[in-house]
Amino acid sequence: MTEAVEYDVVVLGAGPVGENVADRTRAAGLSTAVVESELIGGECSYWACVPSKALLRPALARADARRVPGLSGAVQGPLDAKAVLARRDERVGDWDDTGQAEWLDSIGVRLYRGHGRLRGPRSVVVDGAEKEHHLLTARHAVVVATGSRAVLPDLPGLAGARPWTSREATSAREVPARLVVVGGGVVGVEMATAWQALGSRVTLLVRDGGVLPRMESFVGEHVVDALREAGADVRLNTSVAAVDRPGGSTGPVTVVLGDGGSVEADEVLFATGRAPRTDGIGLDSVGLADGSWLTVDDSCRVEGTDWLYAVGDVNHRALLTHQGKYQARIAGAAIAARAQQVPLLETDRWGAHSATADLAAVPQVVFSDPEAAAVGLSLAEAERAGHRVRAVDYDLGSVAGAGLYAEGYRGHARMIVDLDREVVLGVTFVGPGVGELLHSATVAVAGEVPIERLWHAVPAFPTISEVWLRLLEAYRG
Ligand SMILES: Cc1cc2nc3c(=O)[nH]c(=O)nc-3n(C[C@H](O)[C@H](O)[C@H](O)COP(=O)(O)OP(=O)(O)OC[C@H]3O[C@@H](n4cnc5c(N)ncnc54)[C@H](O)[C@@H]3O)c2cc1C
Ligand SMILES: NC(=O)c1ccc[n+]([C@@H]2O[C@H](COP(=O)([O-])OP(=O)(O)OC[C@H]3O[C@@H](n4cnc5c(N)ncnc54)[C@H](O)[C@@H]3O)[C@@H](O)[C@H]2O)c1
Repeated sequence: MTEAVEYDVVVLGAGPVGENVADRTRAAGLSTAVVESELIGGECSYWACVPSKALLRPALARADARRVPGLSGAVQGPLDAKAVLARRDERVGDWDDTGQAEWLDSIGVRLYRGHGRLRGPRSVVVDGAEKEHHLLTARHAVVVATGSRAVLPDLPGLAGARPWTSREATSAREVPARLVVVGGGVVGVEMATAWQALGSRVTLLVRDGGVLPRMESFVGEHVVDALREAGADVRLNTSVAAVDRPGGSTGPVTVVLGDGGSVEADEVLFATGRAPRTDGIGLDSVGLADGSWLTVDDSCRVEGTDWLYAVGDVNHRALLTHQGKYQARIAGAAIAARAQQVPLLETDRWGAHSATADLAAVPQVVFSDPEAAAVGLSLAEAERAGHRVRAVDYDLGSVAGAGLYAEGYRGHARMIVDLDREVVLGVTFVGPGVGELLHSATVAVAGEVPIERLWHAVPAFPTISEVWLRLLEAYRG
């Protein structure tokens, strides 16, 4: 063990969130060390957001082009899977994080490569690759930003069947001829979309009655219809009982269904949720449960401590890169303010030290075909929270801009209005190209823009954004 080195702030995990915390605390003049056991940039850069979107972009661009007469004839052929995978590799920097390490260096953050774990309050041990160990102490804060990993269900035969998780699904070097995807959440839907477009025959097995259960139910209906039209075999209300790959790590795999049937494939992806990467990081040395999600206040400080923060996936507030990076900006500001002994932090709603948007305005785009995009509360969430609301619905296909965007455009929009305050609590869109529409809704929801002022926000003709006008007209009668 080397002699203890003291920093103002020690960050565990250099995913997008840990990087952003370090950036903020350095910008505030605090000495900062970051510990990373794999690649700087984390899951998002190498096995999640970036590679998945690189796989999906050609699928969505082709689907869009196929809906435009005069162009569709030119894009009827298959995708060039080799070229798509090569672009994916390029987008993830061939899983090399040299550039990211240089960036940390350029902002004056000290990087320790190795596994980090707490050893009592404000103390972190780094177990490095060459069996070296470093002891780091933090004057002001330790930030846990160790992210999450895929969860596999406890099913007979699964452990020996070399299943794919999101890591293999985003980094595979060949297109399996047949792919079974288990799970109708975001990963399941996006990966079913991508691999079906790349040439796999996809079977999507969904335990519940629909996909994307956290969004308004009309979203999943559009997405299932389109997946089926694209050739995927989508089976709802279908559970998996066992998995069998007789060849061990090679050869076909059989997925045994709850009703006794089975599906044979070349690979099986389990997209069945996430667990926090908080096991083996010494939480027990500070009185917390090993392997647990970490409960935090709105400044992202772990409840019951004055020095430990948990930011990003580990706090389970919103498992999204942009939301974790937002939390990083809030937590970084709170750490700096507390270090400077600012007497009163701005922890009130929408204050500089309160991640209020986590509760009221989380945006998400699902890059399925059609895209799904939502921010804020769904109708059910708003009603559960006790708001007096009205849902305003509009057929996106009736908007002039949508008709120009794609022949036979199919989509839907819903706006949830708080009837007492006359502000928008949530918006959901499903349809081709709606992902880029979402930020307008996020501004309206986070800004709590009164409906009467939104009336003056004129959407350009002929864009799909004119759906805003239609929703407002429908609301105002
Ligand atoms: C397939 C897929 C697609 C996704 N697509 C999107 C998307 O399009 N948009 C979006 O917003 N979100 C997306 N997400 C979610 C997004 O990936 C996560 O929300 C995001 O990566 C969380 O960032 P993080 O920094 O908290 O954790 P991570 O990105 O998981 O980073 C944590 C880092 O900590 C390191 N670490 C862990 N334990 C230790 C330790 N003990 N010592 C040192 N280092 C450690 C890890 O190696 C890792 O580098 C997707 C997720 C998946 C699985
Ligand atoms: N575009 C994006 O923003 C994007 C893309 C991918 C992932 N993500 C984030 O990553 C996180 C993880 O996504 P995910 O899809 O892995 O998890 P998820 O929790 O969103 O979905 C998992 C699904 O698997 C089902 N499931 C769980 N156990 C099962 C079992 N034994 N058999 C069958 N089904 C089972 C669940 O009912 C659920 O619908 C999400 O929170 C999501 O926000 C975001």
